[in-house]
Amino acid sequence: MNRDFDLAILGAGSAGYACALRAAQLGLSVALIDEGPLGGTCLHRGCIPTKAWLQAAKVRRTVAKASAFGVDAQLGGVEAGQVGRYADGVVKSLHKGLTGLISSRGITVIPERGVLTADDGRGPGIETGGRTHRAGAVVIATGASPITLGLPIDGERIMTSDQALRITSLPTRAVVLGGGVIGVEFASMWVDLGVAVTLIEATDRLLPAEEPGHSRILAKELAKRGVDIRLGTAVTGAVATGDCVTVSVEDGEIDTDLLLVAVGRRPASAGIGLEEAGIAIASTGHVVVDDRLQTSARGVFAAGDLVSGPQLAHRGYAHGMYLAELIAQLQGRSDSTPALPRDSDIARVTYSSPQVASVGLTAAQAGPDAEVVDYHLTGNGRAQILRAPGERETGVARLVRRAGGEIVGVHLVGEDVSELISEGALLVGWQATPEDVAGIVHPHPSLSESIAEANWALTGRALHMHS
Ligand SMILES: Cc1cc2nc3c(=O)[nH]c(=O)nc-3n(C[C@H](O)[C@H](O)[C@H](O)COP(=O)(O)OP(=O)(O)OC[C@H]3O[C@@H](n4cnc5c(N)ncnc54)[C@H](O)[C@@H]3O)c2cc1C
Ligand SMILES: NC(=O)c1ccc[n+]([C@@H]2O[C@H](COP(=O)([O-])OP(=O)(O)OC[C@H]3O[C@@H](n4cnc5c(N)ncnc54)[C@H](O)[C@@H]3O)[C@@H](O)[C@H]2O)c1
Repeated sequence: MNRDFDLAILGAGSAGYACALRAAQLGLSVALIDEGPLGGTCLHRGCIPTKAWLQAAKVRRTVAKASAFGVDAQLGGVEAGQVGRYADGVVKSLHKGLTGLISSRGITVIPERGVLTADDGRGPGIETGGRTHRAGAVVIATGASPITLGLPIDGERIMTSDQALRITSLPTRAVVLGGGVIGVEFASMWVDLGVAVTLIEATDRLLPAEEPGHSRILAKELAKRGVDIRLGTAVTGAVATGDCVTVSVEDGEIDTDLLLVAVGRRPASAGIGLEEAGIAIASTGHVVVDDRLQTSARGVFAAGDLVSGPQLAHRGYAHGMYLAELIAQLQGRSDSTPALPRDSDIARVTYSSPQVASVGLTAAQAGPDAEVVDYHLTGNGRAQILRAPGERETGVARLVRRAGGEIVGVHLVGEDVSELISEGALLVGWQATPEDVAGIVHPHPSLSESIAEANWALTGRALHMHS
């Protein structure tokens, strides 16, 4: 068959570039097509810059409470331009590393906008600038973009996270619309940088997908630092006039300097030739795929945020690597059959202060017979050391197991708990029982002991816990 590449990938974000790297490792010739910089949303407009801004916020929060630790420090202002330069520096360094890696694996990068072209008998293809690149298989990984609810985004006063990461001076007041992951991370970051934040969420709690008790702890801690949280409130409109934005909610108006719209992200499936190629798309914009991520067109696969499920970079990596291995197998380059990780085994983290991290089923999802244990980190030495004298909340580690069976959920809230959730992913992914792992010794003093303590409690051997 006359084709240009074994594999052509549209979109070089987490899913697309991971697919390219793994496919090249397996000996496939690969074209990686992106109109933007390699790395996509996560590297340039998502995970990495937000976490750098959150680190700057943590530095300021730490300095603000330095005297409680006996350290004399003066809290000054925040130079947003400098925070932005620090974040850009991290992005630039990772981008350079990624570009080098892609090049060293012999991947052909095509820096253009592309659209899918149907299989004409020579395999499916991607067209860029009037040229069609035919391939044995095509992976579509064009990601997602912010939902705006028809609000007049001007990038100056009314903005999405894309522009909010590029501001060079902090507003005095900000309204954050949406109490999901992006809204909570920005509210936490901005309040710690000295902004007066109002956080508006339509449902009755922040992070509606997480354990309700953990949402409450998060809301209490944000409120203590000054975030004005309005739950059960929907925004109906917003108008920017001069220096002010007027945000309309059901029962009145809020005047602010900046409105961040963070109400979800819609898959970028329109205008890239999918309908023309007969590929089924759900009303949500997600590309319909089977259990091997194949679309309704033979040889065309989809990955990452385009596919219904949690919109996470590490899920994109997992999709990309899986597809590279599957396509290598289908093309006779590999004997092993890859396994696609289940969405329920993928850990999620909200990097606010406190952090919320979880994997698997909540107690409610696990059903009435599930056994649930909450270990309060007040009994954990490391958590006590991290909190300043006078602060009360240390966090909670919740484990959920099927009655007498395996662990199906791990849910954490507290300072720095993101670093613990990979152990949760191991427990849930390997379907471990608390008895299987009760003998694993955790270092002291570490936050990780909270997971060991919760495991011991489930096996009737609670140590630092009142039972
Ligand atoms: C503010 C923010 C913070 C986030 N933080 C985290 C986090 O901490 N952890 C986490 O796991 N996830 C986080 N995410 C989510 C994460 O960024 C996404 O899940 C991830 O980037 C999805 O990867 P993807 O490959 O599916 O799509 P993307 O990374 O969006 O990549 C899609 C690529 O396709 C390209 N493209 C689209 N259409 C075309 C076309 N027609 N032609 C050529 N190229 C095209 C785009 O230029 C882009 O580079 C965050 C997202 C945001 C917005
Ligand atoms: N740390 C991370 O892993 C991370 C960080 C940022 C983003 N992300 C990914 O990006 C995706 C998008 O994030 P997001 O926060 O925009 O979406 P989200 O779906 O997590 O949250 C959106 C929130 O907005 C609320 N909402 C919707 N319409 C509203 C209205 N009119 N008024 C008030 N509230 C309204 C919803 O109830 C929901 O709680 C997430 O699904 C997440 O997977 C991940």
